[in-house]
Amino acid sequence: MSGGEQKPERYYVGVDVGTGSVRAALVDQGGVLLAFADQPIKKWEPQFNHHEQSSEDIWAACCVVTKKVVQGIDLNQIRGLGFDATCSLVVLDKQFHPLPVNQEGDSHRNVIMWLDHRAVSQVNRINETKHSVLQYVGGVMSVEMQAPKLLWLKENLREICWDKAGHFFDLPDFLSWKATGVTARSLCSLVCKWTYSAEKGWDDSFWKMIGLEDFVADNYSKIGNQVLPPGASLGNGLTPEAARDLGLLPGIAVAASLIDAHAGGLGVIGADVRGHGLICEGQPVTSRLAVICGTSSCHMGISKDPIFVPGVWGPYFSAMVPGFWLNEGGQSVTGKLIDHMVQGHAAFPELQVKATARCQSIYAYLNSHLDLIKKAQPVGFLTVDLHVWPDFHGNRSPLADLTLKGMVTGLKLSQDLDDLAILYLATVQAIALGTRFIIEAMEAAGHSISTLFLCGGLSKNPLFVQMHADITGMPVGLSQEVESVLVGAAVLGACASGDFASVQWGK
Ligand SMILES: Nc1ncnc2c1ncn2[C@@H]1O[C@H](COP(=O)(O)OP(=O)(O)O)[C@@H](O)[C@H]1O
Ligand SMILES: O=C(CO)[C@H](O)[C@H](O)COP(=O)(O)O
Repeated sequence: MSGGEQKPERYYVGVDVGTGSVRAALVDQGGVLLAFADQPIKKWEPQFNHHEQSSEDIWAACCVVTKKVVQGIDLNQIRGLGFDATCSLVVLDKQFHPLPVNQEGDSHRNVIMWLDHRAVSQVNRINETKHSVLQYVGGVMSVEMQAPKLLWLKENLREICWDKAGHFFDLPDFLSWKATGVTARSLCSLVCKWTYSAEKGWDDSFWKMIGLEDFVADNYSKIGNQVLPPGASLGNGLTPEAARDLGLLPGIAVAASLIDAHAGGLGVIGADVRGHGLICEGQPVTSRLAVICGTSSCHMGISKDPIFVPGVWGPYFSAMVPGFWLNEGGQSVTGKLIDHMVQGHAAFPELQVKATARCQSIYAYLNSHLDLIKKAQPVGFLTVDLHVWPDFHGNRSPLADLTLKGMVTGLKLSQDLDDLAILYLATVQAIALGTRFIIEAMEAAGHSISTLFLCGGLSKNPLFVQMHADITGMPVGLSQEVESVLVGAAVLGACASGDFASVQWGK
């Protein structure tokens, strides 16, 4: 840095834990991403619909990526650290050691992943109670939320897990605890996935009614009785042990975390759109819908007053943008569905060979192949006879029906690369139609949406983005910074450091 009067640059680290990988970024005070690293994480599927991970493996991956992004930086200039993650359930005993979430008793696998659907019977019973907390999750609780998973553990792993458990964390809260030793939970996780109310706290009658009265009896110490807004500074910051693990200095500010979709939403929904001719320019931020699309997709819309949308979660107050109500629609698998359709096709090995030969990703290759075979017609004409119903992992929104299955109509005997490319296109179109279906439900309930903002892994796929624009009839904004979710995580660190007064950048 030149010039004696200039203040040294301040940096923030954001860590984002998705279903498939962990990413970290170094971000400067202007919100510009300066370094990025990613690392895959392990996944186990011991039975159909049982998906597990290891909190130790996830933490080790967080350490690898954080060390990479701060390489060559004066660590004294790093002011804050923020985490976001998918809402997997982490189980630890009273001494904070991992406990098994599986019949095999493998305590290394102590995380029930977000997309796990083991707790079907439990969620059906929870929904039959018609308890008033269900109003705030679109009327129907999802099998992916925490209450059914906790009940499953109590009913199925009483001795090896439930009776020994001391702490049940949402993954974002596990990460902030691991960094600081503070067990306070983020309001974002508890409100959106655990039935906590920002105004009224826990509802004893709900937990008693569903058979988890244990939490009431010990004043919710296992699931969180200290709750902080996202971005709040935790304890004394990074502990010496965590600092060593992450390659940072002890004591730097660590923020109460956010769910991944909410970090992405925060990263894009307030984008400065001046000069791009977008319809939302000069309009209230409530006319924007942030769509965070990775392994699954989340549709985040905000409003000044609470809006109840059947089959769409929320309204949640201040869970993403302070002072606004949030509704969250979602599709249970999207990126994973595209991967599943493409990788399961007979022509997949041929696709891999051809894409590698051209040094392209399989999706870049498929997109250019579709361009080739569509000839002079719009690409959509390729699928007039082939249709996909995308609910292979149930329908999260707006039907809120986990029993739904996927369908493909119009299959032929051919199994060549053209056939694979067209099936891929039909899958992308089906997902985009699912987004339209969610938007229609939100608008019918009172939202007024004019523009979509996409982020997450799938937003790097131009076909996916184009199909969303064509099928919804709305312009799609992409942030200049591709890794918007990570910017959202770094914003938390910036807020916790005290350099910014709010998670709304610039304030
Ligand atoms: N460059 C790309 N082109 C097309 N698809 C991509 C690209 N990058 C990631 N994806 C897709 O995005 C999905 C993963 O997104 P990501 O945001 O990394 O997920 P998660 O947060 O769940 O780990 C995968 O299904 C992958 O195929
Ligand atoms: O509940 C969520 C957001 O509210 C999940 O964390 C999100 O849907 C998972 O994202 P991904 O599967 O892409 O990692």
